[in-house]
Amino acid sequence: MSRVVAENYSPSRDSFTVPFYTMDFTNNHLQPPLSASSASGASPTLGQMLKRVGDVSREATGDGSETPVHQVLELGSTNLEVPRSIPFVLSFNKLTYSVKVRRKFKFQAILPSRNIHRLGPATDTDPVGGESLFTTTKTLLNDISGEARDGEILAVLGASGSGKSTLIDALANRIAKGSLKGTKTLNGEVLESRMLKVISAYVMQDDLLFPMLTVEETLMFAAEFRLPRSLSKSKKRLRVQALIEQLGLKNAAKTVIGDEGHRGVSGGERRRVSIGIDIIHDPIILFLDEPTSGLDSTSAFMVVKVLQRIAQSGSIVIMSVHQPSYRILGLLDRLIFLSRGQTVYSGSPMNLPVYFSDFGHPIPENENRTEFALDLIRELEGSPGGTRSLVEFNKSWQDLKHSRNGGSEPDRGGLSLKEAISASISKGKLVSGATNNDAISPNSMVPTFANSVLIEMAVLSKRSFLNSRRMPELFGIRLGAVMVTGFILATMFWQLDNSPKGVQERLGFFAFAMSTTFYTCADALPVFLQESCGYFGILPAFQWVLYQS
Ligand SMILES: Nc1ncnc2c1ncn2[C@@H]1O[C@H](COP(=O)(O)OP(=O)(O)OP(=O)(O)O)[C@@H](O)[C@H]1O
Repeated sequence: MSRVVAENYSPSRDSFTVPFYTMDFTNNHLQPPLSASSASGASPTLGQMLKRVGDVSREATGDGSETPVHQVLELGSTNLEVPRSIPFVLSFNKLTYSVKVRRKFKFQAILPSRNIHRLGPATDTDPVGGESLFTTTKTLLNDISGEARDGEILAVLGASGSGKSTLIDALANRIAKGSLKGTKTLNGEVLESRMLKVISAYVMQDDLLFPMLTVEETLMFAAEFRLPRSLSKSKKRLRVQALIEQLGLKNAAKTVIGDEGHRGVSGGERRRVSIGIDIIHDPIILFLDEPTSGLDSTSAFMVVKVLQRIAQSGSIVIMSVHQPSYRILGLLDRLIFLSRGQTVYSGSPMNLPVYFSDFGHPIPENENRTEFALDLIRELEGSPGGTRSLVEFNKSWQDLKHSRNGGSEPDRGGLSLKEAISASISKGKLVSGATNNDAISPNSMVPTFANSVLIEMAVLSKRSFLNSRRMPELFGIRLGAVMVTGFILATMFWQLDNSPKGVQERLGFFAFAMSTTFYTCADALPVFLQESCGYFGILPAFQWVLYQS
């Protein structure tokens, strides 16, 4: 373990222990190139900074290998001051997302007295700008603004259909380009989709895991898939161990994931493994769509506790949640309540009582605040005026809050976005970005993929075969299906002559059909390729060419 002693800095303030990777940020390493670029007046690109981080990391180890593990380092006197926590502020302003939906048509009586009917739109509204007689515009998100910071969890709440997932998707850039209006910035700089892709991760609602792999194996495959090849296996293993610790999965590390037919980890542990797969590279921003859905309250609490830990390691965590328990509410830092795509509350959980009290609906003592809020929102939604009054009240409340704060910008420690990301990488974030210099395209600002497609396919195939090997019954069923399919495909152009050439060709086709189809069972190719290669593409073409010759 190396310790770089620095001048002018007290260890208590400026030294930090990081969970996985760390590097030295002293004059000797990072400062000269940065000052050189600042001297020339041009700020370095993120790609350059990432590369420098990688270079310095290798220097630090002295053996050309990647970043040292578990070092305690102290910061030297440098122009680029790195605060203990690197501040990241994700702001979104006036996000609006609309989709065109088909109008419903039904027979309407236009002259009931004479019983004359015509086919017309189910609603009486006339088409407005951009709409046609057949389509109407549905606004899924309407003017949503907010802020999320590193170290904190921002939770999006609301009834089913209120737009929670849509907002998470909008923030995570998972909505078709051009259809989302409004701005998203990270540390005041517009967040480009390429950049967001690299620094963020998205955890879906469903857990798609291989049932016969253990927790440790699952995470190890994720490490092999998402972390660069240049990172040694032992360091990947260390990363997995650190993650298992962080996810609270130590006791379940050697347990298989399991499914209906095989006993495995609990639902909560399963969800934490899913999260682990997506955060293996330690992203700066983590999006989660209902990570607690389907879990009992204790498991849900443990999942959110893990998310709090992830946030505290310097990430921004943004998640949707249906109805958090009192204990979970205590772990959340910011809330956005949605109703039909509009914000009806935005602020800290602590302010909920005073907010609803000012609105004229004080929360009774000993009542779950979120339950009360959601019930009230539901009630208002059913009333003639809807939630308009609450939406308006929220707007004036936000304005008041803003004017009280003097509209001050958050303190970002004087770091630009690139500097903040670079410094964050040096503290162990974005493992793949920090260590895979090959992945940094000189023309781009951000790295692309950690590994080549071939490596990715090799890892996926290995994982699939390991899983199949442990499920012999499933393997047998698949093999039987493959043999039948292979036989049918191979005899598509059956010739009745039994010449040696004919038999040889048929055997060849049979083998080819089997191997191709079997490969489709390996789940190593995207579904489209599996189908087209296995059944509709290569095989008939190959057969046709051979029979023509
Ligand atoms: N592409 C689309 N076209 C039309 N309507 C859509 C589309 N996508 C979503 N919606 C509608 O937008 C609304 C919000 O959907 P969303 O999935 O964000 O809700 P939610 O709050 O996450 O609900 P849940 O808690 O049930 O997951 C729903 O009424 C949904 O039917």
